Amino acid sequence: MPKPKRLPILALTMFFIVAVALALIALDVLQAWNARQVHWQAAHSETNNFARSLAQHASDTFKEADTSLIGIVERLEFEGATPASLQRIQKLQERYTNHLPQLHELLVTDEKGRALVATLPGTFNATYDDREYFRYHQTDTSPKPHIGPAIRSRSTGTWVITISRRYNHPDGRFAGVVLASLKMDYFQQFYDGFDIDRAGAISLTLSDGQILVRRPYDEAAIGLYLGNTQIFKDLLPQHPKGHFIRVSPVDKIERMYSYSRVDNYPLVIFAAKSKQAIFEDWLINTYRYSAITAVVVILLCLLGGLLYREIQQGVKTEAKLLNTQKALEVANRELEQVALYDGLTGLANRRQFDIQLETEFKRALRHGTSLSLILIDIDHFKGYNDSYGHLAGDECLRVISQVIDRCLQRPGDLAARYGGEELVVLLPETEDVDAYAIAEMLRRRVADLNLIHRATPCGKVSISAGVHGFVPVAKERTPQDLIRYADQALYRAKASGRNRVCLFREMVTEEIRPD
Ligand SMILES: Nc1nc2c(ncn2[C@@H]2O[C@H](COP(=O)(O)OP(=O)(O)OP(=O)(O)O)[C@@H](O)[C@H]2O)c(=O)[nH]1
Repeated sequence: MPKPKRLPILALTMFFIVAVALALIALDVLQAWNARQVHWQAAHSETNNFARSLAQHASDTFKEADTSLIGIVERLEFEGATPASLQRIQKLQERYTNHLPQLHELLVTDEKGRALVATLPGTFNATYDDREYFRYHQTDTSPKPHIGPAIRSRSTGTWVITISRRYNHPDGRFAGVVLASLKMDYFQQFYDGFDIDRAGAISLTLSDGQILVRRPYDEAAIGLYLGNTQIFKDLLPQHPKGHFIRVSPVDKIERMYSYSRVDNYPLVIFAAKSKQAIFEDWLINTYRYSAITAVVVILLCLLGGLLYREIQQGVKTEAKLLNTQKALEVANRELEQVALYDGLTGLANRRQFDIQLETEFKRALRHGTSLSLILIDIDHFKGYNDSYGHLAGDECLRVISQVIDRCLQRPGDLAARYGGEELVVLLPETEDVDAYAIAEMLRRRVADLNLIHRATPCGKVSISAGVHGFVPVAKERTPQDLIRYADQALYRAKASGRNRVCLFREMVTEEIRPD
């Protein structure tokens, strides 16, 4: 019986479980990676939008203040700094400061830096010739506005950002400065109102890299110079808008920055989200999904392990069953041997012979063929036992049986132990004369063994045989007729002196004389 092919099933089961587990893990990793990309993109466009709208806000805020400066410069250059003109400008400035919430102060100085018009009380006639913006306009003849670094207001002590313009005498000489100072608080509050993450940052800097305003507020960061960083040296000169990731030199937090130059003014705005905040949600979701995947994979492995053990158990059980089946087959064969074969001679036993006789008789009846039988008896066997012992008698019986069995050529022929020292040979499809010839051959073969037998006249073991055969005719002949007439022929052979074969034919027994 072929061995059952269970091993590939076990290997396939293992392969399937491992493949499904790996696929689940791979899907989880892929999903996590995609989600990370989505978070990254979302953060990028969010900071980008922040930077754009903040740049617009900065541009509008400075433009409003600058527009008022343009008007004042126009008046001063057209009318000159006459008392009447300065009075009108004073009124105009007060209207501006009331109207524009970002304005801290509007100021006009003469060419010495003395305040001619000021909106804050106590600043009139104060001197501003030491201020950066005054010195800038003293030397720079450009009519463009100038935005200076963040400074503390002399009158209020608060942080302000200045935007200033130079105005000239009719001959083009420097006549003084018109200045608007913007409240840093205004920007600070605006930036604080943005819904950016806790560690997010917004900075408004000058184009040269000096910080003007920063969220989160840190006084130490005001005026910090970043002009020597790669962003200001390489990135900004080439790209007015963009993004980058870097660790902040101010608070050492890693962020994703989007930046944008402010239209018309030498300003740059930066909006940033911290990397930690960008990936906070993603990390939480990834941990959740990974935990679920881990549970599923563990369950799968457990179930797979159980399935594997079940199959393994099945294989073992099947192997046991196979062994049991084999043992049963062996036992059955032994039983069959015991049931159908004679233990001493190894020939078919009487039971098998009876079955076979019945079968062959019916077959001969059906086909109209002849069936013959030889009944054999060892001569003077009692004497042999008496002379040489029963064991030697057994051995003699075994040897003669083997000789007879070997002489039979055709598959249907059957040699059996009929009982005691009597043997029988059944020969299907064999005429009685042919059976006779076979019996005679058997007799000769036994004689040729030359087994010593002192108690016989010829001095060696011999056999006598009775033969009978016929073509069975329904209801006229029975299987027992074959035995009966063969026995009669045997009786005749014994009676005639043994060591011979007699054929029983048509009620006449023919006798063949021995050599
Ligand atoms: N050793 C041995 N002897 C057996 C066996 N079966 C029968 N015998 C003996 O065979 C002998 C048969 O003897 P008898 O039937 O008296 O006849 P015989 O001595 O053979 O003499 P004839 O048949 O007349 O030639 C008996 O002594 C049986 O005990 C057997 O299986 N083994």
